[in-house]
Amino acid sequence: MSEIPSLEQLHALGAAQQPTYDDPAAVAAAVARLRTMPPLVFAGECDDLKAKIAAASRGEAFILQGGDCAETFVGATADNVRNKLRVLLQMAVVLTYAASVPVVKVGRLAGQYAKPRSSDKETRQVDGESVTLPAYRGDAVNGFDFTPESRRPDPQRLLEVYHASASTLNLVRAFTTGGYADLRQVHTWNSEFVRNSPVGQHYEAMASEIDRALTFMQAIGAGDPDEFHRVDFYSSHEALLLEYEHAMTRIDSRTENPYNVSGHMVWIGERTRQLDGAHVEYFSHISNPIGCKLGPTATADDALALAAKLNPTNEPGRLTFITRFGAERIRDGLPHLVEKVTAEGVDVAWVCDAMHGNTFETSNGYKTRRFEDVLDEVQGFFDVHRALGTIPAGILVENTGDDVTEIIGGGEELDELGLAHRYESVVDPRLNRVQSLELAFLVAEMLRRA
Ligand SMILES: O=C[C@H](O)[C@H](O)COP(=O)(O)O
Ligand SMILES: C=C(OP(=O)(O)O)C(=O)O
Repeated sequence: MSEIPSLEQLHALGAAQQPTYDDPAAVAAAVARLRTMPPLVFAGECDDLKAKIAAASRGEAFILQGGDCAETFVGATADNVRNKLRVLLQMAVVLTYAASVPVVKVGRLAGQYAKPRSSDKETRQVDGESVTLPAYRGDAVNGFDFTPESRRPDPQRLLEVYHASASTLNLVRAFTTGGYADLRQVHTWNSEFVRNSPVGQHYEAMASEIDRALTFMQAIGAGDPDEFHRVDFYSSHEALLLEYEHAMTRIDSRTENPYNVSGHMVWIGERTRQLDGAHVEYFSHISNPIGCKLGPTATADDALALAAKLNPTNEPGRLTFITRFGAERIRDGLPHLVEKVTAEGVDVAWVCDAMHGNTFETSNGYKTRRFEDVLDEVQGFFDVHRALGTIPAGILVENTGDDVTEIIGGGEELDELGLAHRYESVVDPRLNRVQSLELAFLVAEMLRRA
């Protein structure tokens, strides 16, 4: 890795989706403060994740990346973090047990505070008048409330991102190593889960089988390995705001290489993957495992050029292509991409983001997705890889541990009117707890067949 370019050099390349701050001195002060903060993750942990992603790209593991579309500062509470972690652990257990494959658990969490938007402005009718303000770009940038004060990009928020991420990660580390993630807890995670939900009962039956298997292993003296009592859980976010990400980049004392120490894995979004743009340049200099979104407009040549720039040494586990075509387009669009990238010998993990190509707005004004489309895109992803003899390495979902009503369909048969009941996402809709588990059981089935 060569020396990391300065922030000025990166901005000179043209950085999409950045806030327009009105106080450069305050931005400089926030960046300077961030540069003095301790790392949130260690480079060695990032390398461990890279090795696990490499295993997934060989079909020896499966990546489950999930969490909020956009974290919020008020949402960084113990209950929220526990609920998010719990649903991901439950999904991981379902995938591991039903498909007999190790699951690499990566949260969209502890840093997922900045959002790219389709439009820089938002217009609403306020007291009969049309009011236009800067779009909400995530708590890292501005507030969700529709007032001029709240929507003003505030660089102080970058420091809040650091602190909210630190406390979230601290709690996640406590939960995952301190007993909460013990396999003996599989029932407890389900305890207050809707008992009359078929997926809750399905999970309960599986949890009992796991319990029996653990008891059997103990009875025959097959040991009680550490892996039964703790889990490896990694953080990830879209590294969108150059000021924050650059300030959180440090030289690893072991290797002298730069790492982004604000999350284990960071990804480049669909709107910022320009080959000659600031984000791709920045990412080409850090040593973390990285993701790059590829939407329906991405060509095979785009993918090859990105891989050459982002992973010139073809290091296994370094680069994950996260495809987000949408259910309607995946079966037509993905094969050519995978075929050409594979034919060129490019080492990449293919992950299916089954969310971002399936968003639409309902007649009553809610941004939503259909559970059936999400499922269909994952099925299409598995079908394409099976046909090509390549490896489906994982899925990315936007989900929450709470019983929100943001995505229509699924076993609960949530309809458009039902969305109003508990719609809490500040940007894109998330699978609720029941839908997340349903998806896990269905994907486990696909994985088992694959
Ligand atoms: O999460 C992804 C994007 O930030 C989001 O889909 C953009 O939403 P918008 O089209 O409402 O701006
Ligand atoms: C913004 C996101 O996705 P995309 O870049 O694929 O639109 C996201 O995953 O939060």
